[in-house]
Amino acid sequence: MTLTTAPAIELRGLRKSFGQVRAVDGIDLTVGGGEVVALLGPNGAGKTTTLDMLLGLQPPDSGEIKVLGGSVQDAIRRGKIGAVLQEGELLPGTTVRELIATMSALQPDPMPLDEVIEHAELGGLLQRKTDKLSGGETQRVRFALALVGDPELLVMDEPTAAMDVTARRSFWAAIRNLAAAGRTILFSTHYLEEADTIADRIVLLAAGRVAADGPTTEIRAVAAARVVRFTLPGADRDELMLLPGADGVEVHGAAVTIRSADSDTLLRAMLERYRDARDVEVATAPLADAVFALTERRERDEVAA
Ligand SMILES: Nc1ncnc2c1ncn2[C@@H]1O[C@H](COP(=O)(O)OP(=O)(O)OP(=O)(O)O)[C@@H](O)[C@H]1O
Repeated sequence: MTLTTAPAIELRGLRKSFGQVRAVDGIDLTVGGGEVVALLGPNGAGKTTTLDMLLGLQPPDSGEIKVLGGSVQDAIRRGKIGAVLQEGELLPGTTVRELIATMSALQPDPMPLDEVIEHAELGGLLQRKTDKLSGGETQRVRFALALVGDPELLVMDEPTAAMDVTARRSFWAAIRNLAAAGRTILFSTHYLEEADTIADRIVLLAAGRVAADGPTTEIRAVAAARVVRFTLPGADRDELMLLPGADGVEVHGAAVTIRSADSDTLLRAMLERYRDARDVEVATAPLADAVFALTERRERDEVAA
């Protein structure tokens, strides 16, 4: 595998609407060679639409796409890009081995078949007919098909969706090995934990835009925000908002919910200040809340600028 020096992915001003829905609303993204990047976001954030456009499966309404310094069609022709998509039937009536071997024979510079089989852990499935596979097994065959061209760039849309815990673990181990050889990996997921385990960088999408983009450790700190709930008679939202570490406050009667990226500081200050607070509970905020908080913060910053 010869590595290209140009960025693996360059997206500029990418937009796509379906009727009134702005699925992708101005995405700029550069992924350097060798990076492992997670595209994280709740349902409907625009992850699949972005990846489909990147792979040339849907035309953007506007914007530019470059893959490995050229067009995606060229990268596909040269076997430089491998994709694992959520949908798409495997050729029925063939065995897994026949399918992988046939697709491999079409590649200009294929990955040796035994390597493909090892990465995708297909050893026990080679004689199986493709229409007799479970969801997780089908996903492993899709993964193998993405590897046959010995790609420099792997793009995967929720690759572990149908896999059980053991299959997920070996899948991510294979991805780590592939990344160690300098390949670039971009995958979408709903799960912060998946992004956290495998990616160097997280791009958080919300409502078709990039809500945050940075090293995994940095995004995790924000996305793994906590919610602190308690009961406080006579709670005053504006006053609670002044507590150190409070990112957002909701008050319903005496029931208070505070979102915080630094719940330790918040809790200390809150208990110090409000001696009559009770039923205190700390929980991990759902990802959707974190995305919402980041979007709110960005909008506040934009207004302030
Ligand atoms: N072909 C289509 N026709 C109409 N609306 C679409 C189409 N494809 C996507 N959308 C809409 O565009 C928005 C973004 O969808 P997209 O599938 O890209 O999100 P996603 O982040 O991949 O979501 P999920 O995590 O649920 O797969 C959603 O509101 C979706 O309903």
